[in-house]
Amino acid sequence: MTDIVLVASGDLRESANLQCWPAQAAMEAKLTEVIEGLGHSLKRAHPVKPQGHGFIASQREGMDVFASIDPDAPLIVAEAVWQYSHHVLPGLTTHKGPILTVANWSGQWPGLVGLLNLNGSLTKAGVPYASLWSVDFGDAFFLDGLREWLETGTITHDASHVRPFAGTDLAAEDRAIAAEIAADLRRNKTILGVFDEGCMGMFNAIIPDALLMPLGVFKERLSQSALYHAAKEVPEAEARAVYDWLLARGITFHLGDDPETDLTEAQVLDQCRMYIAAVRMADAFGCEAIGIQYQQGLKDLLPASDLVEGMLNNDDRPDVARADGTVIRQGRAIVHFNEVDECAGLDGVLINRVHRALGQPVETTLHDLRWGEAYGSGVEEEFVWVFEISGAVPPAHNAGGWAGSESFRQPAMYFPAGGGSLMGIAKPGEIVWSRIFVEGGQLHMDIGRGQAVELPEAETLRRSESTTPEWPIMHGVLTGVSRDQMMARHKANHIQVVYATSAEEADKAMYVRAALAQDLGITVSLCGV
Ligand SMILES: C[C@H](O)[C@@H](O)[C@@H](O)C(=O)CO
Repeated sequence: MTDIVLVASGDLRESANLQCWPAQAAMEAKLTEVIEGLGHSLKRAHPVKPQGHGFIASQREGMDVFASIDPDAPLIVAEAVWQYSHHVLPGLTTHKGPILTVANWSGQWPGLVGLLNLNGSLTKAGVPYASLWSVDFGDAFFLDGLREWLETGTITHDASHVRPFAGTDLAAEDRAIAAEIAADLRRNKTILGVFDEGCMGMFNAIIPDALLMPLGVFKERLSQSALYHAAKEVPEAEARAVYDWLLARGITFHLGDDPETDLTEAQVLDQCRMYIAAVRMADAFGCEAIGIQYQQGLKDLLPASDLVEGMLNNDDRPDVARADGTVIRQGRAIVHFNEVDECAGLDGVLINRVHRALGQPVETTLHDLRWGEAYGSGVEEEFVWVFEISGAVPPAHNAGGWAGSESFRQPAMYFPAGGGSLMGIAKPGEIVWSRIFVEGGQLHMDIGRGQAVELPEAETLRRSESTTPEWPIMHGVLTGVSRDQMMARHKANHIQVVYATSAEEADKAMYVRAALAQDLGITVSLCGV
């Protein structure tokens, strides 16, 4: 019999920890039952607190919990919710026993997203770990993996879908496009504007400056306080002009009267102010892309920045003028990397430049790998992911564009000051997906192909309601990558997606970006293609 220690990392927001605790408790009960059924024991290293949840809710608390854990014990980090990796990362960096990260395969809360963030953070930190996920912890995949972990301290997952990018799949003219962009970046250099580095404990999302410098990419460290001040300075008339533009494009705002629970016009106007301020700051500091941290710091001062982020990433967006009346980057998206995920920011810049050069749509976004299920039957069955970021996508991704987009109040447990999302159902089409990540002190890129598919309305609704209905959804099918291959390989909670106008154009855009990344010194892997 093996005595296994369990820890559970949670949100920093008490409201989320309280609301999500029942799902975590149910998962832990099931996991304990299964492990005991195999003749082992699973014991929590920290108690359920009197206020009604059993999550580690800060970095300091996590350090104290780990100080009391036998460093050689086998340890499971169990996650049914969105969690802040830095709560447990310090303890895990010095833990000597085998580490297993586990999540329940459920869309209810972003537990799978939390697991993937922790895995990406452990990978960047160079901490060995194994990982598993399961609907009910009784399936062969989970049990076989668990037995392997108990016997060897590791789990070998199938990575046969991954191959190094050899750089030979490109026509000379496409290689030249990549080379030209790489040379321009190195010569002229570019800036990622980072509004408060480090969002929600996402250690994996921070790229050390020294890794960016050889690419010609530098960070401008900006403050959300400055953004708050600049937003508050924007006169109501300017905010209203943006709001009117949005209404004229046909987006539906689901407004109500109670700011505690409803989206109000005042919240939307503040978001319009923030949009204007963000564009002006990007311009003033010469940032090619910006990322707003937003979940902590800003959430208590202003409505969520989601609507702003979706607008920024769209070529068709409201004009913003400088003091001299000239319009800033008119009709061109300003790449925004949600949650200041710098890996997504770097990728967003590469996407924007490659797709602009190829005459392909530039609108790009990250999504959470939130959940997914097989859809269809017999030979028609395929695994369809729920890609769902926590608030906004560029409206060009939504079926119906601006007119097919809706804005709902962000859930109160995460966003006390409200703010509208930029929600929609992703239009069907060919996509390139990718992820830049840090491993072994180096930059890596995984890149592959897929489709955003259309599902019947009832199935879309079921998926939306099984997750967070206020947030935008893409029904994602990944070419040549199974669910478990993706989960085992992916080193982040986020996946970057961009459309192309045909399968051929998407293939070409994928290869040009792979070549660009390789030219810049990033190790590129083709996944499933
Ligand atoms: C609102 C939540 O904290 C979400 O932001 C979270 O689940 C994520 O999106 C993580 O990428």
